[in-house]
Amino acid sequence: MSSQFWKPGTEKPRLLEDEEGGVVFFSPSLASSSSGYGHASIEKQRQRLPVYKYRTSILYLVETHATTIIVGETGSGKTTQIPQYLKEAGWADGGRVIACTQPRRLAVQAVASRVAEEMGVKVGEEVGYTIRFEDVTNKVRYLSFEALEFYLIYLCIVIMVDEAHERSISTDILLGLLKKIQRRRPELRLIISSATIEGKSMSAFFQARKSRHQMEGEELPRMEPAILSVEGRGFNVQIHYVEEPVSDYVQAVVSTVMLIHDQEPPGDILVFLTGQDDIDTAVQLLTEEARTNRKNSSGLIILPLYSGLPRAEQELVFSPTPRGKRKVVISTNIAETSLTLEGVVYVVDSGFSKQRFYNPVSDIESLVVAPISKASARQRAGRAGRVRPGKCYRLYTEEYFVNEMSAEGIPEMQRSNLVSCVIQLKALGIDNILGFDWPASPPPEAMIRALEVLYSLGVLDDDAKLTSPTGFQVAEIPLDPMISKMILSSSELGCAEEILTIAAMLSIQSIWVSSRGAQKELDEAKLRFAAAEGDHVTFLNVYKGFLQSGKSSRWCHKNFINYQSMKKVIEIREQLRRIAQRIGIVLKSCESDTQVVRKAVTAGFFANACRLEASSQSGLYKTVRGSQEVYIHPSSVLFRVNPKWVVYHSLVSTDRQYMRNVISIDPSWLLEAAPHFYQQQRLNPIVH
Ligand SMILES: Nc1ncnc2c1ncn2[C@@H]1O[C@H](COP(=O)(O)OP(=O)(O)OP(=O)(O)O)[C@@H](O)[C@H]1O
Repeated sequence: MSSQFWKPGTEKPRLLEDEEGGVVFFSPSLASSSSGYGHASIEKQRQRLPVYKYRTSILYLVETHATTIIVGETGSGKTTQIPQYLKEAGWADGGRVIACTQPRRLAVQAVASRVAEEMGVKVGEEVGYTIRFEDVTNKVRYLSFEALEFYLIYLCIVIMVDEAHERSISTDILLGLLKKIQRRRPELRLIISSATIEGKSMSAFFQARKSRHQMEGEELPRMEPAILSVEGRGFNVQIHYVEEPVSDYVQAVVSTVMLIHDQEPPGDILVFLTGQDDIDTAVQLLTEEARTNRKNSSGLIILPLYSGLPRAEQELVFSPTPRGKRKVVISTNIAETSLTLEGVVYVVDSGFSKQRFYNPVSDIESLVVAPISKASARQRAGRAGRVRPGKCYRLYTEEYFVNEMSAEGIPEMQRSNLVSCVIQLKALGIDNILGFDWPASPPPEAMIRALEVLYSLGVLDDDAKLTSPTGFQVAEIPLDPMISKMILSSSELGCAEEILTIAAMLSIQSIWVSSRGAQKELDEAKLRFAAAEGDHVTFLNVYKGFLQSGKSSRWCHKNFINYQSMKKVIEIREQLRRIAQRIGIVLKSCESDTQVVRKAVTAGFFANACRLEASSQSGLYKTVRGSQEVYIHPSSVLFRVNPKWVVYHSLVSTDRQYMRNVISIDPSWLLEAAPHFYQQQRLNPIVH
């Protein structure tokens, strides 16, 4: 494996909408610090955690085994304590680093602050963290996979992969990579930790390998993994189920929160919903309810939490709740693991989350609201009972939980489009992707589809290697390769300023406020910005209006635009602009030439082209490649307009497959953009 284009010192942040994680670094200078544990009470708290009893065993196993798998209940202290034990035992001496990876950004920051507090140091001094786009430590670089490789090979002595049960694509890539690296660096210790992981299957994965030939006199750890089960848990969490299934979980969340507020003693409430749309709706309904209804409801502080919120807004959830008030945090599963929100006593679990599903046969990936697994339900409940006993209200029946809920989710790798994953591996110099050792193999059809798309995008060459410069540039942009390709094309087409705005807008789930009860007003507001060409050009109108208003929240409110989303768009756009400059994109504006903007969008998203069925009055489209039936989503400005040819950004599945963020195109652009992908005869019947 080689880092073909990464040089230490070059930042290469990654940015995706879903919460991809980072690493908590314990810097080499830790070794000299022992003054930290000033607070006796914190020290006592640490000793009360179940994992404390296992301190010696953990240190022994890590010393003697290359890989240690640690399974322990949520709240038992794995994340915050194990890296500290290792540091105290001298693993960070001599310039070495102990790293702990988390699947979610929010948890990385929170855990680093907590550990710094426990050690009596500041974040960035001895405990650091690094996530895409952010480097608070000033000592640690942004952590892309390339950077990770650098750290793995040269600096880290122990890597702890936390929450391994989540099986995100990043975790699976990391596990495969670590296994590979360990073969070359057998002194590197791995800790795989999780609340629910099937220890045996993970052990089998790490067991099945050839160990390196041992040099004479060299002391190496045992290669077969050790498994340790940490017994005991944090505080008790009482579980409540509904008696009958609920029909509207947003409404059920609102009633449950109000019930807790009316009847239960003080304590904050953490609610799990699925995404920005239903969270915004719940916030709105609760705010109204609190305003109009209850005697006692003035004390509620209602806070949304999802990845599209600006950082400052996200951090509000960690601020202490004022006396006499009750905080209600309404979150996606971004708060599901590793997070301790100190005031939270009650958890309300809707039982759903938004999940990606990909069908390699139809080549359709959609975000679907789907039931969570038992493992997730336990993690959610575990957010109560961290610092005192708590209660969890599950908005599904006990019978459903016991008999129908799946034990664990399907690894993301097996239900996703693998385009981004393939490019990450290629950028790491892993050429034989089909032979890569995954903890769970992805479907071969999905892999082939991904290679095909990347080839058509001009990112991979005939030998499936990254092309130069396109492939390397696309890999440098931390977004879906289709968006990256759109950005690259905009450079040639002279519309990069516009396309960067569009790319930032597409990174946000929605820039509109939730419509519940005000659909007509929302539609009217949209009409003020609507562009006949489609949603992408409409985004440009909104962005322009927002800038002209002086980035005003009142302007947003008046126009049904989500102010927080717009602030995030500005943040992301700025980050993308820096990257674009670095990789040599010509930052030009096309002013109002929307044709070039549409061409640039097509250059990235040609694979998502659809045509209107000639005979269809009903708005039925078919995807050009797979002939799948799709419709324009009602939230699109092109809903009911139904242009003949469109490309879409994403699909959502409800009763039908709906295209979100749609733009009208000329079919001849498809051939221009991807001659290999679209053969002329496929388009001919409709090209007039
Ligand atoms: N910010 C914090 N404030 C107060 N207590 C905290 C904080 N962070 C952690 N703790 C305490 O430390 C305990 C252990 O947390 P830790 O994250 O290490 O557990 P874990 O076993 O890794 O759980 P999980 O699987 O949920 O990540 C918590 O239950 C809580 O009591």
